[in-house]
Amino acid sequence: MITSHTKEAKLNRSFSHAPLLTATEMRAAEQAAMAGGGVTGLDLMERAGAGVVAAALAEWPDLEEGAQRAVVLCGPGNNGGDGFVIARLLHARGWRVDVFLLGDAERLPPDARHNFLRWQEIGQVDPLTDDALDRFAGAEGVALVVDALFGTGLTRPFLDLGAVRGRLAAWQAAAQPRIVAVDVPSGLCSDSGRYLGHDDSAALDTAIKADLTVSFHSAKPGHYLAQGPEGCGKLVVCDIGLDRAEAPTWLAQAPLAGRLSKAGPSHKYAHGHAVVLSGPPGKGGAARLAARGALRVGAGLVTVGCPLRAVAEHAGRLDAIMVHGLDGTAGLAEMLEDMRYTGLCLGPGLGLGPATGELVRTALAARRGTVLDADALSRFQRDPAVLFGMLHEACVLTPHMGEFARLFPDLAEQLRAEATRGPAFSKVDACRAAAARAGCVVLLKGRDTVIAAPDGQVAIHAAAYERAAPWLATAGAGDVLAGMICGLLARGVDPLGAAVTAAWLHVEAARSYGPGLIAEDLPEALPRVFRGMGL
Ligand SMILES: NC(=O)C1=CN([C@@H]2O[C@H](COP(=O)(O)OP(=O)(O)OC[C@H]3O[C@@H](n4cnc5c(N)ncnc54)[C@H](O)[C@@H]3O)[C@@H](O)[C@H]2O)[C@@H](O)CC1
Ligand SMILES: Nc1ncnc2c1ncn2[C@@H]1O[C@H](COP(=O)(O)OP(=O)(O)O)[C@@H](O)[C@H]1O
Ligand SMILES: [K+]
Repeated sequence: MITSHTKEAKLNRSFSHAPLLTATEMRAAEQAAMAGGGVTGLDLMERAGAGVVAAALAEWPDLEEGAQRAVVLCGPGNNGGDGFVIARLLHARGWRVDVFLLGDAERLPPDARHNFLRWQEIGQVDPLTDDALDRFAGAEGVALVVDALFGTGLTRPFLDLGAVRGRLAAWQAAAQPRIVAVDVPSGLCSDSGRYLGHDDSAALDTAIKADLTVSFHSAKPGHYLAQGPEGCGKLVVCDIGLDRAEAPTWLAQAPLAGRLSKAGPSHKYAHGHAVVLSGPPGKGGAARLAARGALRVGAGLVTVGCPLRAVAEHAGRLDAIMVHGLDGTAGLAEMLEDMRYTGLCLGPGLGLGPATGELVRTALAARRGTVLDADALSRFQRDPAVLFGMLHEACVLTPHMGEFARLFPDLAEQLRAEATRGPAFSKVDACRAAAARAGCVVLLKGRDTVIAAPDGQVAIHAAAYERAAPWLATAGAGDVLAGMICGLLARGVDPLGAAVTAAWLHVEAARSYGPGLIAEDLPEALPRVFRGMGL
């Protein structure tokens, strides 16, 4: 019996989400719409181009003033086709527009070629050569550069990117044109957020970095993963009239308040009892942080379970949180005979010794909603299969990248390897494979936190764009997150919902506190977050 699933069932499955489409899924959505007969590829390209122009003018209202000058860089595929539409629409507004093409006009796909020919009735198209770029680098009065070189069709490294980017950088310094990227900044893989052929750590030194990126129909995973947010600058998604997409990957958004409410006649046990296990004396801070997270997220009761010799330390530091001295695994097994304990958290500060492995075994045998973090994961580095054999579907693993590499070394290696082909292996691919292997929810931490369920559902929770929270990179923040997930599991939220909800609340708490945040502040910021949600 999985008790965490039986309580507060009303909380389950109530988070909102927006689908994120891979290049293949986007192509399928487009094909389906065209097969339905209601729309043609040319219609979609026209809407896409119009969407970019509208978004750029909305972003920079000063561009509405008088005739401006733009440079449009078009690539060899349909992304380039969007570029020709944009050039035509800007020209129609009275702008002076210079258009460059990378590649052979004869080989443009049909819709792009159609728009190339329409543009040729208006103005010329120069090949995108170094010379041509040099003529424009530093050109006075260019207000807007449109990057329509590559979109979702990028299949191999865009090696000339450095040259284009270098000139754009010089140009930006001289004339400060705004760069608007069509769909994605060229060179960025829309599935993974990685710049193909560029060292992940330094990609942005050599890649096109937009001020604004305008995508179509739905955002793509690469807008949120890895280098995506820096590359895109700001993200706007414009509707091009396709039916609402469904996809197995989605962007985590605000949880619905109802799932977190304590409204209605209830008592503390109706909200579950979370247990956080602690390591030896002097190592209990991480467990106390997790426990505080579990309590503030609304678990009815929270207990720190600790070695007998650590009871005095915890008792001196805790009030609302109870302390339970445990005599090893036997003590834990005896404690968990009481079915009122509905959520468990093991890992923060637990230690890497054999006792941790035994505690994990005992905890998992009790089949409660269980978060395994930090040492409870690293302990199984030598033989992850032993851990996978014990996990059950009410578990959530919360590794950071280092811990992930200990349990899933092959997947971490694939992620570390240079991305040379598009679509590139992504953090979503890695986390989805990990969840399938573990048979439970895996939350892979980072600014681009990815949460995967064994059935293939994946949520990306990105602390990026307007939700950036760089102050979360602070010691102990992960311990609080593990505790918050445990608290939600204890309350009866399903594992995927608990992980997604906690990830969102965690970043929201950091944002509401702001600069100077330390881990202790995170649980204390939750009441303000809840109040803001109308709870
Ligand atoms: N799928 C859709 O529903 C829509 C797509 N649209 C646009 O179409 C784009 C996708 O078009 P495509 O699939 O034609 O792909 P792209 O225009 O992104 O590029 C594909 C072309 O570039 C070549 N290529 C890939 N990597 C290269 C490299 N490193 N160096 C040189 N050549 C390279 C490919 O062989 C292919 O010819 C989207 O990003 C979007 O801008 C829009 O028109 C709106 C609708
Ligand atoms: N730049 C960042 N922006 C937003 N969140 C971040 C950033 N860096 C780290 N985080 C988050 O901070 C937490 C750090 O957790 P972890 O690495 O386990 O550290 P610790 O073990 O010290 O608690 C994770 O939830 C992670 O997603
Ligand atoms: K582009």
